[in-house]
Amino acid sequence: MGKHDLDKFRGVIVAFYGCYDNKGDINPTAVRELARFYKNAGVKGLYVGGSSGEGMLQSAAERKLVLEAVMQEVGGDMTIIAHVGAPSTRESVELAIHAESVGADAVSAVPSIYYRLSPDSVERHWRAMIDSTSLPFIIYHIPQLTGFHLSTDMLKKLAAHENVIGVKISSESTYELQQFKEAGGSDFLVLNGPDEQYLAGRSVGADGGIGGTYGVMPELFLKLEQCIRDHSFEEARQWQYKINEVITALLKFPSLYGGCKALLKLRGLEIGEPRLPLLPVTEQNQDAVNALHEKLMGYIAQAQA
Ligand SMILES: CC(=O)N[C@H](C=O)[C@@H](O)[C@H](O)[C@H](O)CO
Ligand SMILES: CC(=O)C(=O)O
Repeated sequence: MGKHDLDKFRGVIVAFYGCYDNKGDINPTAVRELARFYKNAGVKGLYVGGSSGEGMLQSAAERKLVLEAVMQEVGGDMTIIAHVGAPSTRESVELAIHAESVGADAVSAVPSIYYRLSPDSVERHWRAMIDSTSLPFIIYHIPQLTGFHLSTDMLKKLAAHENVIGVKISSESTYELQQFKEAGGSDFLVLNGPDEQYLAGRSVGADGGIGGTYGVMPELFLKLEQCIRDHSFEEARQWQYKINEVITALLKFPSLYGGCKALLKLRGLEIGEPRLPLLPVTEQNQDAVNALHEKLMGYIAQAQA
């Protein structure tokens, strides 16, 4: 056993969405309502300020405000992972120190984006964040968005640091997931990224997952996770198929998060539109949103029957 409690990171961790008012400013009240919704649904943890949280589209001050509102509402009751990755190492470190000061359970970061960075550069970027706090650190590997491909060797090197407790892997390769699991060793968490492959990821060794579509259907991911824990493979597969029907429909909207927010609105949670350049849904999409909502409510009722 290392010095960190890894169990609190195992299971379904919802990637939290950006919450805005109708002017497009951060809406702390909506942040708190959304956090409470997930807590009441029985979700274990939240990943704040990542891709779904639109952290890359927000200022450091806004990101701090969001994390503070989350901590005030559910801190202590849920596992809170703060995504602190920003283009500059300096800002990422500032956000990591802030996350520790408000009581987050862990920090996590993508590599810096835009520049085609060398592995040495990315390693130094991550290590600056890792060394700036005593919190556990979760590497975020999402090469299709960042352009940086984490090697198994680099993962192994980073995992040797006692505060590096895991990796969230969003590449769509369960082989790579398994290789990371093996390279990280026994005290190292691998968290599944592609929501469409939750069952596949878990079956090759993922300890749980962090996902951008869990937030519209936490009930279904919790059900799927329960089936996996119960070794009910056939039933787990059926839930994964239902989840994938919803995801496939969501991916047809002008942006994934625009679709997610439109669905949540029909569940009574008003968190605004995604921030540009992420596109909102339009009038023309509303029939499809309504139909998807009906389908989803049916699945949720089944999951809870
Ligand atoms: C590329 C990407 O954004 N991956 C997310 C995080 O890993 C997933 O949660 C996806 O949003 C989800 O699987 C839908 O494709
Ligand atoms: C999808 C995810 O994990 C994120 O929003 O960062």
